[in-house]
Amino acid sequence: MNNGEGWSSGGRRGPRGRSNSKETWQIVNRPKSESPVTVDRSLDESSGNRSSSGSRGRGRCRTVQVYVEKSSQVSNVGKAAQEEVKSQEDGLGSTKQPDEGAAFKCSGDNSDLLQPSASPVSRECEGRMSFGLANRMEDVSLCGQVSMSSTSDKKVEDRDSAHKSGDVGNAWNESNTRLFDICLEKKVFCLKPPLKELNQAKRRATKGCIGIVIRPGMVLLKNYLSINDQVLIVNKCRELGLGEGGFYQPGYGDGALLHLKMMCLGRNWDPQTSRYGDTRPHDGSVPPKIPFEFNQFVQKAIQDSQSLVATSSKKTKGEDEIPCMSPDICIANFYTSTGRLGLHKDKDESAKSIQKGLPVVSFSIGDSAEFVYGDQRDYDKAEMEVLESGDVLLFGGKSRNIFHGVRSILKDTAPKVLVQETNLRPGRLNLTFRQY
Ligand SMILES: O=C(O)CCC(=O)C(=O)O
Ligand SMILES: [Fe+2]
Repeated sequence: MNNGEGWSSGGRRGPRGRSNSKETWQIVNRPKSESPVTVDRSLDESSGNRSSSGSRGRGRCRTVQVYVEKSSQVSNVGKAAQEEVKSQEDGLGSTKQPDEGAAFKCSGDNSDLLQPSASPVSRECEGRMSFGLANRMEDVSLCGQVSMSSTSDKKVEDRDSAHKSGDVGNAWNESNTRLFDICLEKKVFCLKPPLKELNQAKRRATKGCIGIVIRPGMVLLKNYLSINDQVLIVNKCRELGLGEGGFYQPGYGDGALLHLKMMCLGRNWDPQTSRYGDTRPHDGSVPPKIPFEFNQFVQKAIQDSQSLVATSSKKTKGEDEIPCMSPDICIANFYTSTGRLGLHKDKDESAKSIQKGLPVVSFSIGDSAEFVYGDQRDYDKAEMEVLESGDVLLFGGKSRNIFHGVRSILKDTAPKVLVQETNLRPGRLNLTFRQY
């Protein structure tokens, strides 16, 4: 997480409501893509099949404003490894410059390693931007893992990868209530990391944080959660997920299964009735409380999004587009590599909450996901963003009622160091925070 000292416009206008911010951000228009993103129609809930549209995360024709954060995330673990990565980055032609006063920091305190972007950037060149910070690396010495999932996990996996149809074998029943471990047991043996993995880690490390106003009320904070924060979130979710009210295989009222595992924090959301409640009907369990740290992350993300929006528009206050929100619900989803979620609206929160446009705040951790969204429940018209580990997406205000879903999980895209630290199983952990 950054420290949120404000976003600024790189000259257009100063940040709102923050006395110590400096104008170190760049606003650029996101370049338009010629070819619209189309979501394959074969991605219907009953087929379980998908073919790639070939257009990944670069969006339909639209202009959004992109802000590049000069600072980035830092790990607490493996300082020596950070040094190693830093020197590797330098070798790659890093444009590292002295810190000019951090406008915004992700987690950690290595602001001396941070630097602003030298020129406007486009999303297409994100991967090439160099911020001179080994932000996402905690340890580059990767280890090989022999993962062993338990027999019970395997059974759940099999059901999950089945079609969402009315098949008796795939219908939701009491046996779907078995708790699901989002992490794997493992045996670790050390290997020299393959060059490809080191390069992947380096690319992630040099990306920095980028804030994008996708549309009014919808903000994407790329690379926002540090590896440390991600490790904390995974560990907490694992612990809670194996206890009362933990991860289970949810199903709809018609018996069909969702293609994910779920755990609710704060309040239970019941897919059978589409209602929130204090207990989980199938086992009477009380949902665990939302960990304090999670709420802090959410508050920071909202503040930073509001600052971002305020600097991007002369007309709007950040709070008008992204209202403040105190989450009392968190829905944690775990998608295995075959997981997905059809286009839907989040509409079961209170009428007041929705009316006010209180944002849904979504954390992505682990493998990347193809996230689709639009104003209609129409895959052909939907736009798409690839959500990567550490990204935070907010949709509130005018975007509170968008249709959205997860088209696919992109295999083997989780940061290696995250997997190494947590044994997170292949797949993606997503947390969505809401206020009832
Ligand atoms: O996994 C995601 O990114 C979206 C999850 C979601 O839309 C939900 O839980 O309602
Ligand atoms: Fe949703």
